[in-house]
Amino acid sequence: MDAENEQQNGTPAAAATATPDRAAVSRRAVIGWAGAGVALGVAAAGSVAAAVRQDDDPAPAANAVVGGEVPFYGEHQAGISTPVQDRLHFAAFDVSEKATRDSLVKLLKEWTRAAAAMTGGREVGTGAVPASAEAPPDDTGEALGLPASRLTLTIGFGPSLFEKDGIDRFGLKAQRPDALIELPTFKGDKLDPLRSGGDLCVQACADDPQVAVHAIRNLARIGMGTVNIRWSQLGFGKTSSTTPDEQTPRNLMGFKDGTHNIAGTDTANLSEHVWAAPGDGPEWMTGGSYLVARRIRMHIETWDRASLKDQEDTFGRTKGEGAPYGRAKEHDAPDLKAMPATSHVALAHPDANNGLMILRRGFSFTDGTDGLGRLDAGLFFLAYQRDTRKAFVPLQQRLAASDKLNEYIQHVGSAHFACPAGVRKPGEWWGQALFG
Ligand SMILES: C=CC1=C(C)c2cc3[nH]c(cc4nc(cc5[nH]c(cc1n2)c(C)c5CCC(=O)O)C(CCC(=O)O)=C4C)c(C)c3C=C
Ligand SMILES: [Fe+2]
Repeated sequence: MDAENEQQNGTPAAAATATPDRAAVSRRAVIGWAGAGVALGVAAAGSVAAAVRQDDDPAPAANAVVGGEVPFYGEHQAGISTPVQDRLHFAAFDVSEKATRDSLVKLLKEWTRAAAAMTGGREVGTGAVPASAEAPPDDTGEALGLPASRLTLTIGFGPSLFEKDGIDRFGLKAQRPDALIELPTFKGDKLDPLRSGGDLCVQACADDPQVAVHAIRNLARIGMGTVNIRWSQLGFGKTSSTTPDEQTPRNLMGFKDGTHNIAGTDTANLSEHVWAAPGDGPEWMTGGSYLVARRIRMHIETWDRASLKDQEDTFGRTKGEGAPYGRAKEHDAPDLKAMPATSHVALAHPDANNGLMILRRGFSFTDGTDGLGRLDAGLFFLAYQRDTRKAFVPLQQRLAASDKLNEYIQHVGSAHFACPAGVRKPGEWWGQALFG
């Protein structure tokens, strides 16, 4: 388990557990105690609240992954190289006009405490059922009784946090990484501004959708008056995997997706392609990563009328096995010359891009139907990289120009965030190196 803890966030387990646990109460324990409280009367209920109150900024549990807890503290933020969970709730926030640098720092501190609690399967602040009934509870309550469900919360800072309309709102302009560019418009983009951009983002991944939604909802609640949700995206069915030993998931086009991705255990490729290194940019980003989010709509009805051959030609892989053309098994090395030159894999493979790699972590989405009875469905593409200018941008330029997949998809939302290094220990907070 220690090795697994180390793998998650890059922090040796011994360091991550050095601080003694301060009797944090799990949501499941609280349910049990609350039940007892009903039987024992008001005094018992008060003691439940008191126990929950000690949950402020708790230390990580010793066997963090047991019980579905992914360590919150570490060298890198969880939710990047972490094995991909089943569900996503992603939110982009804008900082309100009245907010100041101080109010933003206060919020980031509160968010960090809440994130540490929720990823540990504990309630926010004084909990969902506090001793006093006079004020709204700190925790909205819909995750009571649910385990941590491998919840990870990953924060990112958008270009507009550093400068918006030429104004340096929070004194951060000099700290903006050169790599945190405004993404260019790519051929075929049809971006909706209401599904694009954002000053901040939080990616919540969990195996239970209620846990992921609860996490974003509680962060938004804490942020009231300082930040507003600009847009958000629910995702299901991971479309990429960072665990190649497990069965590769399928996307909504029915193809295995994530076969050739950077594994969470592949420290060499993570260092080379995912984590920002000293000298790459401002010091506060060392150990962090740049996140590109793209809402990509699939023209599902058109795809479903395409022949199997056309579908397989689109990716250069077989639909059943997921094998590259000219090979037998999914994980066989691709022969790019055996695939149509405009197939997705022929264009995206590192051998065709000077070795370029990104860590893909996307999810499927289905948001009902459009006014014409077509499914509003697709891929919420998430990719982490060491420098977006050298990774997503040239790759997407190439794909946008000639990918056969473009017959069936359209990019309709876009955002770019700098995700800082991990919070290393209790008491530290998201963005401390940037604001501190
Ligand atoms: C700019 C980067 C990429 C975008 C945008 C993108 C969109 C996209 N991809 C699929 C489905 C598949 N992608 C696959 C592989 C693959 N895709 C990218 C990059 C982008 N994809 C890369 C770098 C790779 C790996 C190529 C390689 O190294 O061989 C595959 C094949 C299986 C796999 O290896 O994962 C599928 C399937 C969709 C549906 C989509 C937009 C909706
Ligand atoms: Fe792809």
